[in-house]
Amino acid sequence: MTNTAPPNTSPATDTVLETLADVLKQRRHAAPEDSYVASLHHKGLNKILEKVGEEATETLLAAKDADGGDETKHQALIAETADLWFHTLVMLSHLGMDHQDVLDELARRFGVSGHDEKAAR
Ligand SMILES: N=c1c2ncn([C@@H]3O[C@H](COP(=O)(O)OP(=O)(O)OP(=O)(O)O)[C@@H](O)[C@H]3O)c2ncn1[C@@H]1O[C@H](COP(=O)(O)O)[C@@H](O)[C@H]1O
Repeated sequence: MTNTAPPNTSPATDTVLETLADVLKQRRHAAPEDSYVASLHHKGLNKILEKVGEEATETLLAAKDADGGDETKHQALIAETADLWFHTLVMLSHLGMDHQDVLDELARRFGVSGHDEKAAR
């Protein structure tokens, strides 16, 4: 039987995305009342996109607040950014993709200046 529970201890930071992707995938088949991620999958893409939009706005506001702010404001920005990343990962998972697709794209872009890429369009 597959263990669908998330690990009891935090995974090492270099394996967080991979471990989280596995949990998000497993949650597609979990009961919505038992799991926040399952409840998002159950409510569907529009609800997930609504959460991504909300978290993006909260991240922008926290970034404005963190500009010139203290450690507390910086921690608040980190927390909002984590919420945003998390919900975009749920979005990708809902559509059958994951963080690796994004990492592959970022890796592909290495060494290509944003200005050069834009000029070549
Ligand atoms: N990383 C996260 C994570 N980050 C944020 N959140 C949740 O995201 C939600 C969104 O925050 P909000 O302040 O917008 O919450 P809200 O106002 O209650 O949400 P709405 O009513 O507006 O939908 C909160 O309920 C947070 O707990 C997360 N929920 C889960 N995870 C990971 O996903 C795993 C599986 O979670 P479950 O599916 O709940 O078991 C967990 O073990 C974690 O590793």
